[in-house]
Amino acid sequence: MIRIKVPATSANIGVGFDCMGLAVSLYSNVDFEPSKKKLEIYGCPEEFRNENNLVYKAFVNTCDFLNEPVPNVRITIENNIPVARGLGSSAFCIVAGIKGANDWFDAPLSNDEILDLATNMEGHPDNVSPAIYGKLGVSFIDENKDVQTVHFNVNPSLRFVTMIPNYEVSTDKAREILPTEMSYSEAIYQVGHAVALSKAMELGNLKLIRECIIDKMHEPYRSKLIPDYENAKNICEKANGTMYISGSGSTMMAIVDNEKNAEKIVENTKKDFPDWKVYHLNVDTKGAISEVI
Ligand SMILES: Nc1ncnc2c1ncn2[C@@H]1O[C@H](COP(=O)(O)OP(=O)(O)OP(=O)(O)O)[C@@H](O)[C@H]1O
Ligand SMILES: N[C@@H](CCO)C(=O)O
Repeated sequence: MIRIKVPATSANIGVGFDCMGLAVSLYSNVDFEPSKKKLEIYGCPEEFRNENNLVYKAFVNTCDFLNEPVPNVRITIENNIPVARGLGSSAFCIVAGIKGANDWFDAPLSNDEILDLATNMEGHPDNVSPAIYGKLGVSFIDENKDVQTVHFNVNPSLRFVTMIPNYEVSTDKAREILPTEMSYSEAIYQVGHAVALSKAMELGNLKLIRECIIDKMHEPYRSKLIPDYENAKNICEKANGTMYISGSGSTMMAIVDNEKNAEKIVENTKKDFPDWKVYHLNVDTKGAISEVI
């Protein structure tokens, strides 16, 4: 049996809209085994137990790309990444499906090829790059339509707390509400802040992170789609932390530089929002891992 373990990913990190993403220590697994039936899927909601399942679609796309016949397969999903909350559940499915098929045929694809295939399916590389490589990824699609990606280490002193509301924000809606143009001065602001943020995360300099992370491209518009945004921000700031909207939301990700303040955020969020899921996480440094069991 092939088991693929994939980390949750948090795109944008404030100022890195559609190009930055972070892998965090919350994991989902998918097992792939031979089956007597064309397709068996276990461990996910009924609505996903069919040929439109994103893990299976990525598996089939990869078999096609490799010019291999699609084998009969039993797929068992153990998903700990909440769906449509801005923590890369779709990137998890796509990366797991591609790596599952790649390992089935003795791993002819490199991680860079897996990244190209995954970006093609997801539409943007900001989640799939850290899902494959771990760490903080900065990515773009070049003129030849290939994905270029670089990775930054994140200082281990930094702690991350996911504040996951009990409501979704639709990615489509969160994109529709954005303006279509920005000025030169705003572009200069974003570039400077995003580059400095990558270094500040590497250094673990929370004071600089607080300055760099303040976004002007999407958060001012998207925060209005999250009714509890200001309350969550207050909880983070009281614990000396900062916060950004993870992916297109609704999850908000707090950053602090010690365990005590991370636990303070966990405690206060659970007290004010008992129905939310709150996890104290680190950065994942390995990305998706394959095991043959
Ligand atoms: N366990 C699962 N089995 C099958 N499909 C899944 C599963 N989990 C997620 N998906 C697919 O991923 C889609 C959610 O993707 P979407 O991009 O809306 O959210 P997300 O990836 O969680 O958030 P973001 O991209 O903002 O981080 C679901 O509609 C479904 O198609
Ligand atoms: N970068 C994407 C992530 C969500 O898929 C966005 O913010 O819309």
